[in-house]
Order: sequence, then structure tokens, then C-alpha cells
Amino acid sequence: MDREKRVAVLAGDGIGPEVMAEALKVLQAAEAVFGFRLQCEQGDVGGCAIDRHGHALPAGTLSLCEASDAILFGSVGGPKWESLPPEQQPERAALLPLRKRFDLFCNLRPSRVFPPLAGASPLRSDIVGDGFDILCVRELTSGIYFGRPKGREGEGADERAFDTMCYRRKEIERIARKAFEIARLRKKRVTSIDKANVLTTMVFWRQVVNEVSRDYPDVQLNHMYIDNASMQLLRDPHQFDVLLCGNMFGDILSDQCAMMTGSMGLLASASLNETNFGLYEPAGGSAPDIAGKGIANPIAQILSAAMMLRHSFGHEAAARAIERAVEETIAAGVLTRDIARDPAQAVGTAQMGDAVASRVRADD
Ligand SMILES: NC(=O)c1ccc[n+]([C@@H]2O[C@H](COP(=O)([O-])OP(=O)(O)OC[C@H]3O[C@@H](n4cnc5c(N)ncnc54)[C@H](O)[C@@H]3O)[C@@H](O)[C@H]2O)c1
Ligand SMILES: CC(C)[C@H](C(=O)O)[C@@H](O)C(=O)O
Ligand SMILES: [Mg+2]
Repeated sequence: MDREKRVAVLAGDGIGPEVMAEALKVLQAAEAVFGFRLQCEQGDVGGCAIDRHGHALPAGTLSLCEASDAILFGSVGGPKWESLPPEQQPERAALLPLRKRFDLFCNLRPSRVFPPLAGASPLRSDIVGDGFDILCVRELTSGIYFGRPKGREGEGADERAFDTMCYRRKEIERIARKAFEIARLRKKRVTSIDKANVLTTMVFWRQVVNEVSRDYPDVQLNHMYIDNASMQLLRDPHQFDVLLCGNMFGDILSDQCAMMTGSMGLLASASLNETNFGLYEPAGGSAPDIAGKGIANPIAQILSAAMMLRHSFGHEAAARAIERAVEETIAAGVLTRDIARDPAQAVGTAQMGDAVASRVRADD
């Protein structure tokens, strides 16, 4: 890295601060091994920011992000803030505006089975086989999440609520291009997910994806309806390489893919714009059911930090070293409760972080 990079560290709510502490520990180990320095600065975000500052994304946090080279994000939300008006809740007032502000349209969610964890998958062993490797490429700044109008009106039996699903050609084109480019570095297969049999937006999605695919004749493209895709993932995950999804379908299928690898706590993600500025976060949430117990799996957060080193800072060797340290930790049987075969043998969040940090090393 040419100069010291600035990282906005937004741990957020629930298990966010617990798993973030472990990711920072692992980053420090990588700094020591590879001789680079990150300037990490913490900012409040989410429900805890509402409690402290009256807003889920305080101005100080936004300016910290604007002055940084990347954002390392934990998770936001939880029961305490669910009764607030929807537009004030942490997810809608902090996370979605951050994605929009930095134009983070390209969300990468890799689901790969760690071979020693094949038994942690809820899928039958003959279906998991020797493991699958699926990359969900999710459009993140448009679709039904952001379409206007959106609202509620009327009263009584006629009271209604509505969202708008809308995609512009340029929005479909740019995410499709990303999916095809990435597929070229993998098994060269893209499955585009839609609901073109019902939704006009999705007829357009399919048409534009077909048009973009002409520039990538070496990549095999097929289309699949979302309902069938959800079923096919369970029946034969090996048929998939890159899943190209709109915002909502990608949200749903990526949770499904994560669990198919054994736990929500394993799924990292990168949300990128055209300049490779990124927000890096676990795909799972604040996990209120286990928050504060020191048992959350920090791997998704740690692997998100590795993705930051790779995609925003171009430090492939350090990213790979962290990924390898995670693989070796798992192979050594150091497992949190969500992935341990015997819960009595499970380690806590901090022990898992220690185990990964101690295994970060340069290439042999
Ligand atoms: N990026 C984000 O900030 C983000 C993402 C998803 C959900 N959320 C928010 O989080 C809150 C809880 O949402 P939810 O319950 O639907 O989803 P969740 O992902 O928080 O939890 C779903 C299940 O997965 C488990 N899980 C998740 N991460 C884990 C980890 N690291 N280790 C072990 N187990 C883990 C949880 O214990 C829970 O049983 C909501 O307020 C939601 O809006 C935030
Ligand atoms: C918390 C929520 C807004 C978010 C989403 O729906 O995008 C989350 O579920 C995710 O997958 O990152
Ligand atoms: Mg989600």
C-alpha cells in the first residue's frame, strides 16, 4: 500500500462490537506481518447512535466515512429500536443511506463450504458433496429498496402501503457487467435471477442482462426464476457459480447460501462502487438472540476485513493470509457454537479471534 489508509470502523449494535473487536485484532496481526499501517477510527452508527446522538447516522459518522478510504461495518438494528417510525430505524436511517451516499451498487457475497465444516451444513452430505462455491452478486442501490413512490395512505379497510420496484437500464448494465467480469475469473457461469414471468421490471432485467452478455461470449449465462432458484440451491448447489441478483432477491438468496455453508456467521460481504471504495460487513445482522454472550462467530466480520484489504487496498497477500488463517483455525477444530459439532467443545468469540490472529503469516 502506497500510503497509510484510513478506515472508518462502525461496529453498530448487538453482536457488531463483539465481532468487530476480533476483526480489528486480526487486522493488527496482518499489519505486523506485512508491515503496513491502517488508521482505524471508530464512529457511532445504528441504534447506539440513536441513543447517543438522536440519529442512526450522525453527521460526525458520515464525515468520518467521507474522509476514509473504506468503511468496516458491523451490524445495526434490534428490538429496542423496532417501534420507532420506520424511516428513523437503524437499517433505513443508517445502512441504506450509506450504501446510497457512496453509490455502493455492487454487493459481493461469497458462500464457500470450508471442507471440515461440510457436516455443519443443514443440507444432506450427498448434496454438499466436496463443497460448493457460490458468489452472489447483488445490486445494492436500487430496486424495490429505493424505488419511489413508497408510502402509506388512507384509512380503514382501504388503508394501503406501497413500494416501487424500478430498475434503470444503466443500473442493470453495470451490475451485470460486474457479474460477467467476475465470472471470467471463476468458472465462467452466470445465473441471473428474476421473476420475469410476473414483474415488468424483471422482464426488462432479463432483456438487459441478455444484451450485456453479448460482450462476454466466453461466459455461460442462464436465467432462473427466483422461486425455482431458491429450490435449485437446495437440490444441487454445485450447478451455480455466480448468481446475479437484484436488491431484494439477492438479500434473500444470500442468507440462504450462507446457511447452506453452515452458519450466518460465515458470510462476509463487500459493497463496492466504481472506484472500489467499499463498505465491508457481515451479511448477517445484529443477532439479538446471542448478543452480549460472547458466543457470536466473528468469521464473517474477519473475512469482510480481508475483502477490504483485497478490494479497496489491493493487498491480496494480506487478504489471502487472513483467509488461510481462518481455514487453518477451522481445520484445527477451533469452532464457535454455531458451527461446532459438540457445543460443549465450542470456543467463544474472542478465542476464535485469537486463534485466527495467531495464524496470520506471510507465504511459506
Ligand atoms: N447489515 C446489517 O446491519 C444487518 C443485516 C441483517 C439484519 N440486520 C438487523 O439485525 C437485526 C436482527 O435480524 P435477524 O434476526 O433477522 O437476522 P440476524 O442475521 O441478526 O440473525 C439471524 C440468525 O442468525 C444468527 N447469527 C447471525 N450472525 C451470527 C454470528 N455471527 N454468529 C452466530 N450466529 C449468528 C443469529 O443468532 C440468528 O439466530 C434486525 O434488526 C435486522 O434488521 C442488520
Ligand atoms: C438490514 C438490511 C437493511 C439489510 C438488507 O436488506 O440489505 C440486510 O438484511 C443485508 O442483507 O445486508
Ligand atoms: Mg439480509
